[in-house]
Amino acid sequence: MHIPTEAGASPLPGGLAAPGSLTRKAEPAPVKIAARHVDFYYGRQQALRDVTVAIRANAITAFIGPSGCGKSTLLRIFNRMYALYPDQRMEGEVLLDGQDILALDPVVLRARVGMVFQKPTPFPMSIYDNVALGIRINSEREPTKAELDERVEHALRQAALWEEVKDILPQSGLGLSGGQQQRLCIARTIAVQPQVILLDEPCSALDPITTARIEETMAELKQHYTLVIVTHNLQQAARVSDRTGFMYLGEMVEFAATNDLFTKPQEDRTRRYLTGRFG
Ligand SMILES: Nc1ncnc2c1ncn2[C@@H]1O[C@H](COP(=O)(O)OP(=O)(O)OP(=O)(O)O)[C@@H](O)[C@H]1O
Repeated sequence: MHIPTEAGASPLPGGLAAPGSLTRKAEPAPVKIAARHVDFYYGRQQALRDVTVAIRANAITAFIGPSGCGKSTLLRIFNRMYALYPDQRMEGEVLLDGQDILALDPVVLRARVGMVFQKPTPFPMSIYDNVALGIRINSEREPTKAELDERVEHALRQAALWEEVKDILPQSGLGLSGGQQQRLCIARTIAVQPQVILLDEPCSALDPITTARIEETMAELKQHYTLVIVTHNLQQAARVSDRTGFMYLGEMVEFAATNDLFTKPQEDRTRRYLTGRFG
């Protein structure tokens, strides 16, 4: 197996130095989430095998691989979603800013590590309340109307939706288009001030123009957040991500800078997947 580079010291596969790095050494962004030797089980079925990976801050990390290889399972580990289901079990270690996530209150963890799902899922309430609800729930005291207004606007702006909805905030979130609904869900996630945003196939239900809009939004969001995306769309991973992990049958086969993974994969399985020979 190719050693996942982001888990180690070298920024490129095979321990190669990046061009120019011998003279001008940029500090890599700190590791936001580190998974170490993670195994995962649904009942007795093993879905992840010894996965070690490091997610860098203020970057977009993509996971690709054939259906059933464990991408969504890995994503759901980062905010302990699996703990909501009695039959699901993780072994190994996941650290957020160096702290074991098992030591964190799950509510705190899920506020820090937010999630956007495949299908846009606005609540059946106004656009404003879709964003305000999480703020209210996660605030220690009831925010004032002015505070709420400001945070709702800020979240909608960051999700690149404000201009389209600022005059219709009392209308139902369900009346928005699919792409607007997905950006509303991103705003809802942002509103509780997470550090990491997990996106599980966020564009699979959207048309190409709307997908492009969400991808632009992601590129803007990475200035403020750490993003992790699961996608079936290889072009999307190549377009938006800084680092990509290729998974197969529950293993992290290869993890590298996106450009390197797509242009010079180190593993035969990665090469075959990228050239459409399986999956
Ligand atoms: N709730 C569950 N109960 C039992 N097995 C599950 C469950 N969810 C996923 N699995 C199994 O775990 C493995 C990994 O699934 P996962 O959904 O993580 O893969 P994936 O790469 O995200 O797939 P896809 O691209 O199709 O969404 C698969 O074999 C799947 O059948």
